[in-house]
Amino acid sequence: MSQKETYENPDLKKERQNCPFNKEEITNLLDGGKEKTAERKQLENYILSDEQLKDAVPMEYLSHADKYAEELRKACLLMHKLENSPAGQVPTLRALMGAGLGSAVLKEGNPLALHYVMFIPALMGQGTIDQQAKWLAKAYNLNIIGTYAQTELGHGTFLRGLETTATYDPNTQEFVLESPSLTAYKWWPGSLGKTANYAVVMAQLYTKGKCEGTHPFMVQLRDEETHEPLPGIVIGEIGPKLGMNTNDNGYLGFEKFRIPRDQLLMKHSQVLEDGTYVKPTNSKLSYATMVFVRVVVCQDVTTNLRKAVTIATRYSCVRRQSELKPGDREPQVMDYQAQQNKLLPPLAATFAFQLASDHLWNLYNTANNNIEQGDLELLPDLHGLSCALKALCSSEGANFVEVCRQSCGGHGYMACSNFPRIYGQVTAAETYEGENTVLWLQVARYLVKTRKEQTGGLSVKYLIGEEKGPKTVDTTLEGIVHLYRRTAVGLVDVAIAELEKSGRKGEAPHDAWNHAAVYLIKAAQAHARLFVVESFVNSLKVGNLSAPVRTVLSQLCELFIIYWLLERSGELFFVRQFIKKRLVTVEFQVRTLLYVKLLAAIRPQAVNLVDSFDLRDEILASPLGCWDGNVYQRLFDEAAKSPLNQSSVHESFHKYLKPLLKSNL
Ligand SMILES: CCCCCCCCCCCCCC(=O)SCCNC(=O)CCNC(=O)[C@H](O)C(C)(C)COP(=O)(O)OP(=O)(O)OC[C@H]1O[C@@H](n2cnc3c(N)ncnc32)[C@H](O)[C@@H]1OP(=O)(O)O
Ligand SMILES: Cc1cc2nc3c(=O)[nH]c(=O)nc-3n(C[C@H](O)[C@H](O)[C@H](O)COP(=O)(O)OP(=O)(O)OC[C@H]3O[C@@H](n4cnc5c(N)ncnc54)[C@H](O)[C@@H]3O)c2cc1C
Repeated sequence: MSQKETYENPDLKKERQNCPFNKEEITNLLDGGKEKTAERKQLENYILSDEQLKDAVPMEYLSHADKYAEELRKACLLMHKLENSPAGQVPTLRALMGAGLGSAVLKEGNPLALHYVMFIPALMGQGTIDQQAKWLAKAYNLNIIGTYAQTELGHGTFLRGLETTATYDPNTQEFVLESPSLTAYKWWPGSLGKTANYAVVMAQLYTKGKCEGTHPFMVQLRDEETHEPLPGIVIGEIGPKLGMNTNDNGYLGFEKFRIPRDQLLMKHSQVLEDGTYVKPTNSKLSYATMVFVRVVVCQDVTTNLRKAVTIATRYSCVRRQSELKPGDREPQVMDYQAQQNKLLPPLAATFAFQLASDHLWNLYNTANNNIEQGDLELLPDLHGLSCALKALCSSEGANFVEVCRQSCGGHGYMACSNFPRIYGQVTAAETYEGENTVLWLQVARYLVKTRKEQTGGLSVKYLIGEEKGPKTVDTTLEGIVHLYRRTAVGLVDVAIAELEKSGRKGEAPHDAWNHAAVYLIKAAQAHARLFVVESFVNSLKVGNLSAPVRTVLSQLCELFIIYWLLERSGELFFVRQFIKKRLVTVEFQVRTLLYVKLLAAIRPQAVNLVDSFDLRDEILASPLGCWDGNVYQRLFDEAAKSPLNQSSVHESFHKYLKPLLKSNL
């Protein structure tokens, strides 16, 4: 029997009555089409009906080592199932790696994730045709399992500071890998601790006595039969973390470990047999794997946010608490405007982030195809936009997930609510693949350069030439977007003015840059927000949407862009012309009124909107967010699984508490 034919909480049932739009239309929109929805559902049935992929006990009750073993068991079973997947191998793999279907089975992190998310992409992006022919089939067939080993104990951000060396020995035509200090040890790579037997290792390349910078090397770490680390390789796991505990992040040291010359991944730069170094066309091409992951992380964070919003919204319609009208029945907490103010902006954000991530994905594909043909023109824009959206989606996403947790009160603090895991994953994305502050500064560098040199890619065109658009702010969506644009331009100008001021005081450019960091970061963030709101507004102009769906998405769009405007209003005060024209105060009074009206307009559709995400209960993995709303019974069922409830008196009572109670007599 399907979950929809059993119990349904009466409040949720009411919420679902008279939905003015077709939920399936939104589902199809988010999936990328009707066929994709059908494919996803078929895949979910195929994977989630397998009893062997279900947890015997919740992961929280297992030891660190048992958690890893259990997730690895399921990850391997999934790989077996992949061969017969009805949806085909590539879509299945994509679904299994991310926060959607994959997380329903592998709740604490997939020990094979890095193999697919970074190792294979690194081979494809950095290896020559011959190297791909040698390694790719092995990697796809899981004859070898790899990871991406870049970060070291001493350096993660500053890649030019990496200490691991790969020194070319022309006599043997080998590279000698060496970790010259403790801080040179690789530290953090996922799957490195226990799972992987190969890695793409980033190391400083030395040849003919000269350092040529960091380069990627294909390195075997463990014996393919025994899985023992090879002589000269030191490996371990780094221990428990805030989240993602079965990704077995590891450490790795090299003691004069030799690899053949042709294991330098040579698509972009080469070392010839005699040690001659051949430069790449652009030194940053060796960073390409990170760019790819930044792009997919935006999508992944959005999926996680959808889960958090679904759990919190359904729970808030089941939960009744306090008094709204004296003497009346306790209301659904969703009826408090304060609760709507917490939950409707993240609900809107899920659409905003998805649409922006879709644009970024398209840019990635175009840029990548061009790079394959030797045309690097789109690279700076791709780097700028992928840094901007990765930083924005992960930082805003983590804040929104925390708000969703808070909106569920005490029950949101239960491990079984699934908020701790979701938060652990989203907050990790603030740090990995480039710490967000560092990425904001990369974006700012691109913005300042564009504004000063008056040339740049499509995403920064608004910084080139005179400001276009109305000089006053009107109350249409276009008018608000224009306000965002003027803020973004204004903040870049403020940052440039700050840099020039320091320059006039005689500061060196690097000092001036450091002293303008606050302004630079604000400018980068305003740029990223502009991109997201423009994507949202423009996406609604095109496409084949029915009138009811267009109405509700337009309301969400408007709510979201006003929400951000009000949240970040302080930034407008940096832009002098806004204050002069008194735009700020008048505009905000009007906007606040509209924002509150939109909360009330969207409130009745909140459950229908999260229903249209079509996230199965197994994916939500939370008694608070289940489709049927049977929250309290499910919480009790979860508590019954606690090992502390398997006996009425725990043995530790007799060991410790009883003697203590006696001694007090
Ligand atoms: C499918 C589902 C998926 C789910 C995912 C979940 C799985 C989770 C898996 C978790 C996995 C987690 C895995 C992990 O975490 S893997 C480790 C990730 N590590 C990082 O991301 C390190 C971050 N650091 C850097 O990227 C660099 O060091 C930065 C960028 C900070 C500076 O670098 P550097 O000091 O060398 O540079 P520079 O300052 O001399 O020069 C700057 C110039 O270079 C240009 N530039 C810089 N970078 C790029 C670039 N990339 N493409 C194109 N251009 C680039 C830039 O525009 C500027 O140009 P110009 O202004 O001079 O013209
Ligand atoms: C869950 C997880 C998984 C990971 N997986 C992998 C993996 O598979 N492979 C891999 O190689 N690595 C991996 N990493 C490492 C990750 O990429 C790095 O931790 C990340 O790039 C940040 O580098 P860091 O730790 O050196 O931070 P630091 O750079 O030391 O950051 C510390 C502080 O210094 C600030 N800071 C640093 N530089 C600057 C600057 N120039 N200007 C202003 N502020 C600055 C930062 O903003 C931050 O506040 C993973 C990390 C995590 C958390």
